[in-house]
Amino acid sequence: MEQNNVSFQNVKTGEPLSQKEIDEMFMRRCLQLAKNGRENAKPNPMVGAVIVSGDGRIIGEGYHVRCGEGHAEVNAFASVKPEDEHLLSQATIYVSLEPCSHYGKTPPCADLIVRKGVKRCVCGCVDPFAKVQGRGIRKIREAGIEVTVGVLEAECLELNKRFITFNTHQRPYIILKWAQTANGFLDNGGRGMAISSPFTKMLSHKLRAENDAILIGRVTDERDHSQLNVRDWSGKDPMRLVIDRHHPCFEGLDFSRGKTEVLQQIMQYLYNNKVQSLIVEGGAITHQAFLDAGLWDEIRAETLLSTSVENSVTSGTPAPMLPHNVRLISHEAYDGNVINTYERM
Ligand SMILES: NC(=O)C1=CN([C@@H]2O[C@H](COP(=O)(O)OP(=O)(O)OC[C@H]3O[C@@H](n4cnc5c(N)ncnc54)[C@H](OP(=O)(O)O)[C@@H]3O)[C@@H](O)[C@H]2O)C=CC1
Ligand SMILES: Nc1c(N[C@@H]2O[C@H](COP(=O)(O)O)[C@@H](O)[C@H]2O)[nH]c(=O)[nH]c1=O
Ligand SMILES: [Zn+2]
Repeated sequence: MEQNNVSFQNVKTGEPLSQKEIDEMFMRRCLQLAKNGRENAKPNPMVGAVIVSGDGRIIGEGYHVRCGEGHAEVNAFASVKPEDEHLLSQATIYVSLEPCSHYGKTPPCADLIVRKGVKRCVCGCVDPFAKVQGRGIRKIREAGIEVTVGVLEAECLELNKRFITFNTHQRPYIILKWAQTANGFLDNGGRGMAISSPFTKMLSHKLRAENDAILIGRVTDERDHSQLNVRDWSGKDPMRLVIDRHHPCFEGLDFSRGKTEVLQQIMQYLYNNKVQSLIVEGGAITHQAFLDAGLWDEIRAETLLSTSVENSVTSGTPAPMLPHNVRLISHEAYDGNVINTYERM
């Protein structure tokens, strides 16, 4: 369990770090590396790996750069210098996600770890992907390598929340997003209005670029002719979906059994098409259907804090009520607008 002959100190107190603190320090480095895959690893998860010698020196590092290419562990082992190879038998490999155990586009990393013969393997979190789900950890343990799971687990899960939700719940990660006046309207007397500022509109387009699909209800589409594209940021436009019984967004969508059933069919369609994340942009009826079905992971509510707007907008489509089981995770202020982001408690 102990790193051989190694002692790290807390920079402030001078106290020696516990093994847990040492593990967290190297896992934090894995997370830093993993984030470099943000643009190109998709639809694969972002993963970072660090190899630490028995005397506490990083002798290898890597991350999953691009889908179809080497995984983090492969790149980390490849970076070990020939003169350090003999240190592997006493080394620990840290990986932010459980090493894979299956033949995908590349061979199993669990086999590579066993072959390299390290002493210990520390994983941030279990991979919920159906072909892995603990099999990588088991394979490594059965080869006699000590395995620790769950170091900085919350951070590791958060980094790949889209991939994790998709594989755990067989549906995309769902963000409900709306903008409202301070007195709680989504529009002005049923007519679409610009509630966002140019800056927060740009942030919405950034959010669109970061997610795979975007969905609105029929009334919003009819009134606003929503483009739902990424024109104020750079990146790919998300898949555009409108819930409209007269123009179903895919063949076979059955509207005969109520709103929740419609959403369940859409979730199945998105899962089948490997859509890992979805922004729901409203309107109120559409948001309410997702809330009623419990189909949401995050809510981003923007509020325009203007009394003159409040005085002039006295009727319209009421903004959805926040459900009771939310936790505020971020509060950002931009000019006269605030964006509150909530996650499920
Ligand atoms: N400020 C903001 O952030 C936003 C404001 N808006 C504003 O909101 C207003 C529209 O909102 P609202 O009136 O609530 O309407 P919606 O845009 O939510 O559309 C509702 C309609 O979509 C269809 N629909 C939605 N969900 C389902 C489901 N699960 N199953 C079956 N059908 C479904 C139904 O169509 P049908 O009736 O045919 O059955 C339903 O009546 C617009 O004025 C728009 O400008 C809209 C989005 C964001
Ligand atoms: N008015 C309003 C929003 N409205 C949402 O954005 C859609 C328009 O997208 P686009 O056609 O691409 O500009 C519109 O139909 C509705 O879903 N959103 C916001 O963040 N802030 C706003 O002030
Ligand atoms: Zn792998």
